[in-house]
Amino acid sequence: MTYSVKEAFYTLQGEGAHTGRAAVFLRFAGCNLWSGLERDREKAVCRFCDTDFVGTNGEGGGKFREPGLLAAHIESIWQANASPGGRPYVVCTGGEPLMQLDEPLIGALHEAGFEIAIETNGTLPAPASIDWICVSPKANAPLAQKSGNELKLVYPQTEPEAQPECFETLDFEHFFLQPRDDGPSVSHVAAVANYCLKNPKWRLSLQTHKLTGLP
Ligand SMILES: C[S@@+](CC[C@H](N)C(=O)[O-])C[C@H]1O[C@@H](n2cnc3c(N)ncnc32)[C@H](O)[C@@H]1O
Ligand SMILES: Nc1nc2[nH]cc(C(=O)O)c2c(=O)[nH]1
Ligand code: SF4
Ligand SMILES: [Mg+2]
Repeated sequence: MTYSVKEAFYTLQGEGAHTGRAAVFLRFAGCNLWSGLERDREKAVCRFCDTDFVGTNGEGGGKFREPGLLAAHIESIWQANASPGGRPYVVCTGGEPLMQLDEPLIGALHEAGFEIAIETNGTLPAPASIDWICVSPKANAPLAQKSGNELKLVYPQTEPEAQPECFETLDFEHFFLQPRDDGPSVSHVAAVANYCLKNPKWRLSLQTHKLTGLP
């Protein structure tokens, strides 16, 4: 299949259990919970998204007709930035990466030596061959992927079915609450901190790339 990639760039993972780890971010175009167009945001299932995933015009973006071509592109970004030694790491995100990430591409990335992580909304099942699965459930979006390495819930979400208690018995190693970014005039950090202080099963995940200025 042809893969549509919004952007691909080298940075540090900003969120969750692997915060601070160098990675190539592979951002696929398109999502099943929002068109990505501002005029559709109000009627979308997921309305707080902080990401532009429309089109293939970002840095390192494009259309890739074969899995091997995309894997070679990701490998070239790693090699251009990282000195030899550490295990190459790719974080597949989007948009919703499970609309495109398939076994042939997972195989090609593994063949190139990458450890593969995914950031997904959990509405589509994730192939078990992915090395690190981060699920971020959304209200009004039925969860298909109920296990993985980390569950990272954006907080607050008002809907009863998107409260932390709804997810804490699922099969994940780590449970994170991430303050919802609503722009510079509001902060939900204190609300998340208070929840984690009361409920030690949950940990605070800050979007540290927004603090460091990394992409
Ligand atoms: C842009 S999404 C892409 C991957 C996938 N579609 C998902 O929702 O998990 C990447 C991560 O950013 C989180 N996120 C999106 N908008 C956010 C916001 N306004 N504040 C905090 N986290 C946000 C998502 O919940 C997810 O964990
Ligand atoms: N540095 C950095 N870390 C991230 N972790 C998850 C991200 C995402 O948009 O999926 C993201 C991102 O966009 N940048
Ligand atoms: S599911 Fe993920 S990519 Fe899609 S709109 Fe929501 S946060 Fe953005
Ligand atoms: Mg992001």
